[in-house]
Amino acid sequence: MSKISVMVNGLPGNVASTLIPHILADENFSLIPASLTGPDTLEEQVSCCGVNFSLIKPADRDAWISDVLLKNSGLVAIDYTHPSAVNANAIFYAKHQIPFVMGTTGGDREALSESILQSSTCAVIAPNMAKQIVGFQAMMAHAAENFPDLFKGYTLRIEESHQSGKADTSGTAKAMVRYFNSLGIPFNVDAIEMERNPERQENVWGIPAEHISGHAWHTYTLRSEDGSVCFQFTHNINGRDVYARGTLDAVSFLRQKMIMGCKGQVFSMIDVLKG
Ligand SMILES: NC(=O)C1=CN([C@@H]2O[C@H](COP(=O)(O)OP(=O)(O)OC[C@H]3O[C@@H](n4cnc5c(N)ncnc54)[C@H](OP(=O)(O)O)[C@@H]3O)[C@@H](O)[C@H]2O)C=CC1
Ligand SMILES: O=C(O)C1=N[C@H](C(=O)O)C[C@H](O)C1
Repeated sequence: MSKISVMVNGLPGNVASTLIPHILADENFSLIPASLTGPDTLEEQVSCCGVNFSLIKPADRDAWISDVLLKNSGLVAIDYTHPSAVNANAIFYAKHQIPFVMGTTGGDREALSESILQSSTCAVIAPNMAKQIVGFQAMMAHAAENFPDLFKGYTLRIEESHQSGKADTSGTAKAMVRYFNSLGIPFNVDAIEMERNPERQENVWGIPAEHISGHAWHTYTLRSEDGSVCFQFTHNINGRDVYARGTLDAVSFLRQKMIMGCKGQVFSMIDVLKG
């Protein structure tokens, strides 16, 4: 099968940069040496793993993309940009019929799905591409569907810690809230406790110093009314490499769906894992 052309958007950001060596090392993909970037990015180019990437600002991208699409049929976009860019980027991909993997969190998630449903393209949208976490989400989805109100009367505490530059509350934690709600616990995403203080992350949480600038630690604690029962679910990720494999699986999944003629469909990472 021919290689899948991939465009990684969000360079020179952290996750986009982490993905580059994984894509270059995988013979199933060919990488476009350009990336959609933010309006305030000063550089016009960035070098990553020996490749020079042109950085394309929002104002220039409509004029730029037609030539890319002519030369790269079957192009799939990967988006790890900024919560403020999610909806405009989705509209851009939909307008140019580019299937995309949306790893970026935040924005208006309903409008995000809507922009695909009304388009001729498809997307995989998920706040977490780490396949083992997606598997855990699938277990939670199963419990939520089959055992409604299993934890009725329990209290829930959700704590998450990420690097201080993270712009929003964890999208993964927000997605988990829905499952806990179905399991009988009224909980609002506003009650998620965020840690962004590097000093506390190292000294109170015990996050290794080398990962203070890139980590995702989550703990969900459930306690029964009388305090006699406690459940705790924890997933702690250091660095960002774990997101690469899931992202590339999502790209391959999406390419297959497009070859099969799918249009206007939104897939989750649980779909990718099952596929
Ligand atoms: N789904 C998943 O598994 C995961 C999701 N994420 C999510 O991915 C996103 C990116 O995270 P991270 O790499 O750490 O963030 P960074 O802030 O390091 O990088 C974001 C990059 O996007 C650029 N950008 C800003 N606006 C636009 C735009 N309109 N179009 C294109 N690029 C733009 C920024 O440029 P500038 O700095 O100039 O503004 C920056 O280079 C976050 O939402 C995060 O939560 C992270 C890890 C895993
Ligand atoms: O910004 C991050 O780093 C991460 N963002 C995602 C989220 O908001 O849940 C996934 C993971 O937690 C890392």
